[in-house]
Amino acid sequence: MLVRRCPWRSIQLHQLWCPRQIHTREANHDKRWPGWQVIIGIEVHAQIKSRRKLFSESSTSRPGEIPNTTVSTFDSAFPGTLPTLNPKCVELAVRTALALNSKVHHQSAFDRKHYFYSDLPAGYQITQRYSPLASGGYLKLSKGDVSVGIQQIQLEQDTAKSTFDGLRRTSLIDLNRAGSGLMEIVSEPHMRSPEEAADYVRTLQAVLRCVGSSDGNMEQGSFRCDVNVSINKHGQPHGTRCEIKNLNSVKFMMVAITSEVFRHIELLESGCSVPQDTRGFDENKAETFKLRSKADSPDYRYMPDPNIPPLLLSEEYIETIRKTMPDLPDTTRVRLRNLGLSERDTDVLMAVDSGHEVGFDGELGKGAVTYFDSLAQQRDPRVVVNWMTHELIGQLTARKETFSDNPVSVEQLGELIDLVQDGKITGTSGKLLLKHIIANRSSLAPSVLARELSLEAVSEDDNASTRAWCAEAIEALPEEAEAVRQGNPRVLNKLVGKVMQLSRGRADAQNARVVLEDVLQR
Ligand SMILES: Nc1ncnc2c1ncn2[C@@H]1O[C@H](COP(=O)(O)OP(=O)(O)OP(=O)(O)O)[C@@H](O)[C@H]1O
Ligand SMILES: [Mg+2]
Ligand SMILES: [Mg+2]
Repeated sequence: MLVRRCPWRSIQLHQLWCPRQIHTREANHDKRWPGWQVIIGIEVHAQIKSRRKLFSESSTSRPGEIPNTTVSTFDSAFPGTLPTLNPKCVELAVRTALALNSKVHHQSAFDRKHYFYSDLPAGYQITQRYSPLASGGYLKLSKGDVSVGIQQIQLEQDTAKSTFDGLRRTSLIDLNRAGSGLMEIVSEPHMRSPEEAADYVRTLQAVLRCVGSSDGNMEQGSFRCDVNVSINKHGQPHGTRCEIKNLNSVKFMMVAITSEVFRHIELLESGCSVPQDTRGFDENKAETFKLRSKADSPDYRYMPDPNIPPLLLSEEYIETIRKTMPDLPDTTRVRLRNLGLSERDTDVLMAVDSGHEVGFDGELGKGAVTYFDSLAQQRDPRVVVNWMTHELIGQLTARKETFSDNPVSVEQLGELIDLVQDGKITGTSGKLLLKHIIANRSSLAPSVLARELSLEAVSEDDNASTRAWCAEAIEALPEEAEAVRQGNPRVLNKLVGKVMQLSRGRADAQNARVVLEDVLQR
């Protein structure tokens, strides 16, 4: 299959490769629009998480960076400057392609796409529309048995940012983003509902984060979606697509698709046809609006970039990257379930993992799953996940912190779990200790801290302390003590709680219960 034939290229640059027929679902009938089939294809522009830009030595900028401070002469289109391709961007795009089961081409090439806008200093964007880095492939969605085909994955430059200052009636240009590396990931029109489109975006985000190629953050603009929507009657050919540009959240994307479907239905049912538009989305009105029609679409005057040679990737290079690929979310999920983790715990761990900050240039291994794996190597996985999801993540969430902020090292939590498991501190003391480490950003070993904070458990044979706390508890709660004496055992829990409070968690609850029963039933 020739991916795209470019008018100016006489030779066929793509390998002949036919993806298997992926989309084999039965036509599904959606109650929201009976009789109609909805077709959705998504173009994703994902910022490549590299320290440097695509064709220059300049650093990529971070959110909040002072405008126009991370700009090379090349990225500001200074005459006479030349591009040098950043190999890290290539590597991360290849990782992405392999994760999406795409065919990475041994030869790809760069084109210039011309248009004039203030955020494009050179007057053209360097892209790979006609001879992309990879083509074909698929992404298996998390729900149902659906795979969405991938058309192609291409490298391209990001633009600068322009903002309009209404008060001064001036446009402000920030070139920090100009020339950063993007991957355009173009899907086949295989999605059939707003929910499937959302699933595709979320699954793709998780895959990009997992292989370390992008933050995949829609709100911050490192993952931008153009969504193509068309409708047709079941069994009829596909309708005319409209493209909705620059959607910046999954929720808004679903609303935009839904409103677009109803707009098409209204047009077709009133006997009109759907014109092929490029549209924007008004979040307040929850509807799309026309930006331009197909007829007005610019002639991009594509031409090969004369300053960049074809990108040649050997089979060995591709294989080397394949060997360093991490497990993808699908595989990880199965592995975690096989370790005996519940579906809920697996979901929590993976959600937290996919939300962690991606390192630059493909640095891997800082997420919740890697953290869990290091701990579970020598411990019961279910005990570890319990401490991670209920205590560590729970306490971080209560402090409005994310897993990326986690100050507790693997060694610290490991020792803490061992101390509790070995009965050296009680579970309650363990939780207190964890709270202390998080709040004070302490790097001390839990055993040292337990001593410093007098949290070491009172051993079973050190019954004197427990007996003293029990006596104190009975004195503090005379009515409850009397109730137990009268044969109401349920009230005993309250007394045990009091002992735990008085001992600041150091007493062993089981031991305290035995002592209390003994004292009260005498
Ligand atoms: N009938 C259709 N209904 C919905 N989506 C469609 C339909 N036909 C094609 N698509 C989708 O439209 C998208 C086309 O993207 P592509 O990048 O190839 O071209 P483009 O939108 O014309 O160009 P540009 O990159 O300049 O926006 C693909 O995701 C494809 O799956
Ligand atoms: Mg496109
Ligand atoms: Mg498009």
